Amino acid sequence: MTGSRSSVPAMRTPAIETTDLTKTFTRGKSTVVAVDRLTLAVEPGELVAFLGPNGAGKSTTLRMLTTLVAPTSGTMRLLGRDVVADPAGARRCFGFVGQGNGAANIQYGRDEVIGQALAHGFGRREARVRADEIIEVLGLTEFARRPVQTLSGGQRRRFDIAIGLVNRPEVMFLDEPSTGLDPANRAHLQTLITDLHARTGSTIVLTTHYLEEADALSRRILVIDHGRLIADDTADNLKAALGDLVVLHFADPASAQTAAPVLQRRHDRVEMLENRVHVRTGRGPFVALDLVEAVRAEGYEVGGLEVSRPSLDDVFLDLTGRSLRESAPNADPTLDPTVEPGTTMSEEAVA
Ligand SMILES: Nc1ncnc2c1ncn2[C@@H]1O[C@H](COP(=O)(O)OP(=O)(O)OP(=O)(O)O)[C@@H](O)[C@H]1O
Repeated sequence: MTGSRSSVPAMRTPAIETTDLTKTFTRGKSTVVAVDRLTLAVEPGELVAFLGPNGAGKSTTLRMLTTLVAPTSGTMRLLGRDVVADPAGARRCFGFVGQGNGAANIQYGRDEVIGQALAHGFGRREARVRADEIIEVLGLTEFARRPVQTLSGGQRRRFDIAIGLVNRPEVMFLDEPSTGLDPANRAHLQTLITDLHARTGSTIVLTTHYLEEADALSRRILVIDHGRLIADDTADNLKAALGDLVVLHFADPASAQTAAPVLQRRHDRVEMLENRVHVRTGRGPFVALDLVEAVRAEGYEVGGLEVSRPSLDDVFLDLTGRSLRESAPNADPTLDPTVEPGTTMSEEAVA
């Protein structure tokens, strides 16, 4: 045999890599663990969503990755650069669109975007080219010569994104890009983000607590709760792992109770609720018919049958015991009435 090609595949440097990344905020004697030993890798070109309720630690993770907050412990790398040891190098790799509204004043939208490009160090001509390009990608050309304060919330949010991404970063961080938008604007923004990803091939990480958004946008979802990564997969795989829900209705709870063992002999995940028996299983629509036949063969009458595919909320409920929809408003420990208002917690950016 000739040639010197190695059979070992070339290793790609991940776009984002964290190991045991942790952030705690302290206030007097109390401590909030905002991010808890987060270990993850995002490959170049991936579009990933961090999904979790309010206070889960999504923004803090992004703020560490973008050098705004120093980690308490753990390591993180952007395109191979150590974010703590080389923050200036890391900053050259990414664009960040935070939750706050950057574009909100009397300047024209285009001028704001050009101003940001100049701040990145590009010359005037290059700044204008880049500004016009991202303005076009985000469907803002017709609004570019209007004062930002005269634009709608959705248009302003798109200008925020243009400002954050005018440096054509390899890695884009979007912190809750569609929060505060109405459903139509949210859907529009999702389409624009998908287009942006297809056109640039950049790595995009966004945070959201909208289940539908995570489902629609990302190939991969990292579910975060209480600062911890509790699941990491595609939406389809997360749902498939949970399985469909088959519900058999019986005349009364006693009938359900006596029929349940027939189902338990066939499936592990069987639960009784009043006059219904719930079965979690793959291939729900097919299995449902077998289950009805099996129950009938043993002399029980089935009064009704429902089959539903799992949602991401069902996945979250299964993982945490709470619904993401219901847990969102109360999940933030700083909303705890025992925490005094106006108390500052320690926070320190990377130098
Ligand atoms: N500067 C800070 N000082 C003290 N506590 C903080 C600070 N920033 C975040 N926290 C706390 O850390 C936890 C995680 O907050 P974080 O903002 O990262 O959550 P999140 O998942 O982004 O929530 P949301 O969806 O509401 O933005 C929360 O309990 C929050 O109150």
